[in-house]
Amino acid sequence: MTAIETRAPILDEARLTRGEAAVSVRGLTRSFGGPAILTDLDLELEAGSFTVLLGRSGSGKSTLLRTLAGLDPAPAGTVSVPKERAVVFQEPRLLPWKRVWRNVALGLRQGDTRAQASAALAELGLSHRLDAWPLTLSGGEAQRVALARALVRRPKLMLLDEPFAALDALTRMRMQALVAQLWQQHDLTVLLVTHDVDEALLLGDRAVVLIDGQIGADIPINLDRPRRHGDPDFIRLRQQLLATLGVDETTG
Ligand SMILES: Nc1ncnc2c1ncn2[C@@H]1O[C@H](COP(=O)(O)OP(=O)(O)OP(=O)(O)O)[C@@H](O)[C@H]1O
Repeated sequence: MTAIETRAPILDEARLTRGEAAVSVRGLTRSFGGPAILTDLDLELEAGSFTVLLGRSGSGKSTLLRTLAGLDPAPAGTVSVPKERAVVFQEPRLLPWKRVWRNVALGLRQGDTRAQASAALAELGLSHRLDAWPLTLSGGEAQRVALARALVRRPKLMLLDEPFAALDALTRMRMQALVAQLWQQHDLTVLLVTHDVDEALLLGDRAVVLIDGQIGADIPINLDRPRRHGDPDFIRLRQQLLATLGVDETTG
């Protein structure tokens, strides 16, 4: 196979059920002129799962996520993803000349788009900001608007590229809880790119680590929810993940 097929065969026809593959990547290779960033990579994500994607800076996490989003077609491999997918980036990427609800409603075609945007914003605790201008929002509020804009499309697959990285610690914790809640309530399949091992262990049920262009480690996170930092199993997995990433805790 030389050309990428971003296709959604069986996946679009029926509601995904747990256990089915929501995402299937086979033989994905991507380079930007130089050596390949992703090399013959295979990955499946189970419907309803929450996978965290880790790896050193430059290992290709965003490249993989952008490929799944359909934003960066790769020259080799096949990628099956549901058509109903949404992406949230580190920056909220709101249009400053449109009010909050219009940003959320972007791309909606049918029905009462203000009502749909309003319902999504209410879920994110932002009913009072419906008519606000993006520039008047705090960083956390803006990122919640970005989440509402993703949610309003009723995605099956939610792709999150370090969505909390620019937020302060307290806001980040609130956002993590919010995303965990959305994942459970909407039966989403989530792929979250993060540098933060604690965030990975708080949210994911599987950690996938990119090393040398491939899945270098695939670690199940079998911890009860809600997760606790002090839990011995949490600490053990933390050490395992850090070691996989080549981080020596004693030197930071
Ligand atoms: N559009 C592009 N053009 C050229 N090179 C690119 C492009 N996008 C990514 N790269 C290169 O591909 C490699 C992987 O980038 P990518 O952003 O996927 O890594 P990452 O693991 O997400 O990194 P980080 O953790 O620092 O965000 C990097 O060396 C980057 O410079």
